[in-house]
Amino acid sequence: MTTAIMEAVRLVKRYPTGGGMLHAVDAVDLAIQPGESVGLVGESGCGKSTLVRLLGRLIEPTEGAIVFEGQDIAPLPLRRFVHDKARGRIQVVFQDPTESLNPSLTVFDTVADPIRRLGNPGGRQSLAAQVRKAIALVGLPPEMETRLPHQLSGGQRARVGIARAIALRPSLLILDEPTSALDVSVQAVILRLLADLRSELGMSYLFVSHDLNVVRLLCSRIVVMYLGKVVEEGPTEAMFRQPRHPYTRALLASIPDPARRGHTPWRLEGSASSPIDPSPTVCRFYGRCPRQEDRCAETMPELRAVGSDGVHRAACHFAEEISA
Ligand SMILES: Nc1ncnc2c1ncn2[C@@H]1O[C@H](COP(=O)(O)OP(=O)(O)OP(=O)(O)O)[C@@H](O)[C@H]1O
Repeated sequence: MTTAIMEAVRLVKRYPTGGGMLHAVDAVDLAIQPGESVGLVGESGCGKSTLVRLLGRLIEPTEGAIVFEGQDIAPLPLRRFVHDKARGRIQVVFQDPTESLNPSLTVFDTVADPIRRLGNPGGRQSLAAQVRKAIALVGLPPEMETRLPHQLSGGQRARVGIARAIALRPSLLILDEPTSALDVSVQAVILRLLADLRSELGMSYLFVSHDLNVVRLLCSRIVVMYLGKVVEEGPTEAMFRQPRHPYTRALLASIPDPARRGHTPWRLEGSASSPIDPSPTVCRFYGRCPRQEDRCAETMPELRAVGSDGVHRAACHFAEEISA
C-alpha cells in the first residue's frame, strides 16, 4: 500500500441555516493515491463542490484533517495557505471556463498568474518558459498567448483553465465538472487531453461529475456521495457491474444503457505513450450524419470507438446518436 497523496479524515463542513446547521460534508474519509484518478459522483447538492473546496483549501473545514503529501493542511488559516508550498501542488479546475477566467487577462497572464502569486520562485525567464510549456501541453498554438478570453472558443478557454492549473506542476489536480459547460464533441477532446496529461505529468486526479459515463472514461475508482456522506466507493468497473448502495444503483439505472439501446460501447483510445495515427479518417457514419462531411473536424483522429468486436473506428459523439 502506497502512502496516499491526499487523505481526508472525518472531514466536516457545516453551514448555518435559518434555524440550525446544514451538514454539507459529513465526516468524509477519502484517500487518493499517487497517480490515481478518482471520480466523485452524486446528485446535485450532495456536497461534491464543498468537498472539492475543502480539499483545495478554498474554504475552512469545520472539523477533520486534510493530509496532503504528509502534512495536515486543515489547520492552516486560508491567508497562510495561499503562500504555502502545498498551494501550488494542489490545483482546482472549475466548471465554467468563461466564469473562472479574468476577462482582462491575456492567455499568457492567466497562466502566469498562479506562479506570480507564489512569488515567481524561478525568476522571469523561468516564468515565461513555464507558461509557454503549459500552453503547449494543452495544445494551444503560441500565437494565442496574447488573446483575451472573449477572443477564444469554449474549448480553447477550457484549455487555458487547464494550462493555468498545470503550470505549477501540481501533484493533485481537482477537476470540478470541467467539461459540463462544453458541447459534447468539445467535451470529448478535453477529456482526451486530460487523460494524456495525467499519464504525461504523473498527476493524481479527483474528477467531479454528474455524468457516470465521463467518470468511467477517466477514473479507475469511483466515490459516491449522498447527503454529505460517502456511501460507496470502489474500482470503477466493479461498481458498474455490482453497485452495492441503493443510491448508486439508482444512479446507474438513470444512465442510458448502451447495450440496451444497441449502441457501440464507446471508449476513448490512445494515450501520450501510444500515439495514434494523426491523419484524418473517414467517418463510417458519413452520409447519415447531419454534418454531411466525410472528413469533418469532429471525426477526430484521437477519438476512436472500439466496438465489442474489437474494431477501432473513427468516431465522434454524433455517431453515437446516429447509431442508436
Ligand atoms: N456557502 C454556503 N452557505 C450555505 N450553504 C451552502 C453553501 N455552499 C453550499 N451550501 C449548501 O451545501 C450543500 C452542498 O452543496 P454543494 O455545492 O457542495 O453540492 P454539489 O453536490 O456540488 O451540487 P452541484 O452538483 O449542484 O454543484 C447544498 O445544500 C448547498 O445549498
